[in-house]
Amino acid sequence: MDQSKEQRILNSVSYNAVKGDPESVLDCIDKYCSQKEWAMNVGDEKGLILDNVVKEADPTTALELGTYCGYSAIRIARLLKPKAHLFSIEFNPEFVPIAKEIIEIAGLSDKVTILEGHAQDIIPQLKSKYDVDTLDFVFLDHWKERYAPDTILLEECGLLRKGSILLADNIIYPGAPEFLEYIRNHKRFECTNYPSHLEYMKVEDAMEKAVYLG
Ligand SMILES: Nc1ncnc2c1ncn2CCCCCNC(=O)c1cc(-c2ccc(F)cc2)cc(O)c1O
Ligand SMILES: [Mg+2]
Repeated sequence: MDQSKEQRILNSVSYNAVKGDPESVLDCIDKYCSQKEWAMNVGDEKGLILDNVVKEADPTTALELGTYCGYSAIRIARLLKPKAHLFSIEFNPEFVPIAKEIIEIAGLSDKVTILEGHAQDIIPQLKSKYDVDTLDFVFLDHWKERYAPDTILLEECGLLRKGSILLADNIIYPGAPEFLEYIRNHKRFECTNYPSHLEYMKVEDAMEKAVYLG
């Protein structure tokens, strides 16, 4: 059976990246996806915005919605302090083993737990099953129409605390209009917009940061 694009990305990382070096894994994926096959990684330009917000949050516990091949999980995990941890939720069973392998090659398996399933099913289990208290940082990069309901779910499950930072990808393209409407009109969030471009393209995109005011 033909290999999937995601398997070809893993092959490229496995062949070209330096084992245990997250930067070389990121560079390899960015090179492959800008020169060979486009893929929906957050990419190098929006990745820098992600880096800066993760540094600002300096999270002990972080959550990512939408793992895909693990590119943004590596961007986040490589910046985490000792003992800090990233939970990443992915529902597509084909992507989970590929992301695990790519994160292993980056040497970050100890800092990342990939949870397979829909965000709306796993978020309510984070406290009881995964011993999470509250989340310091959340990266939203899954189905765009799930950004708003899953943000509401995070709040309802008591997973947000005063100062929790959310960062959402694809605010312009593919777009997350319901999320934008919700988060900007909700008084308990302080929002900042970061204009950028769609990964590996000249198409406009943006990220939105929302700080939970408690
Ligand atoms: N745990 C969970 N719960 C619910 N859904 C879950 C999930 N885990 C995964 N999914 C399902 C997410 C599917 C991928 C989401 N991301 C996207 O759909 C996405 C698409 C583009 C794009 C841009 C231009 C184009 F021409 C085409 C596509 C770019 C991006 O940066 C994107 O993040
Ligand atoms: Mg995205």
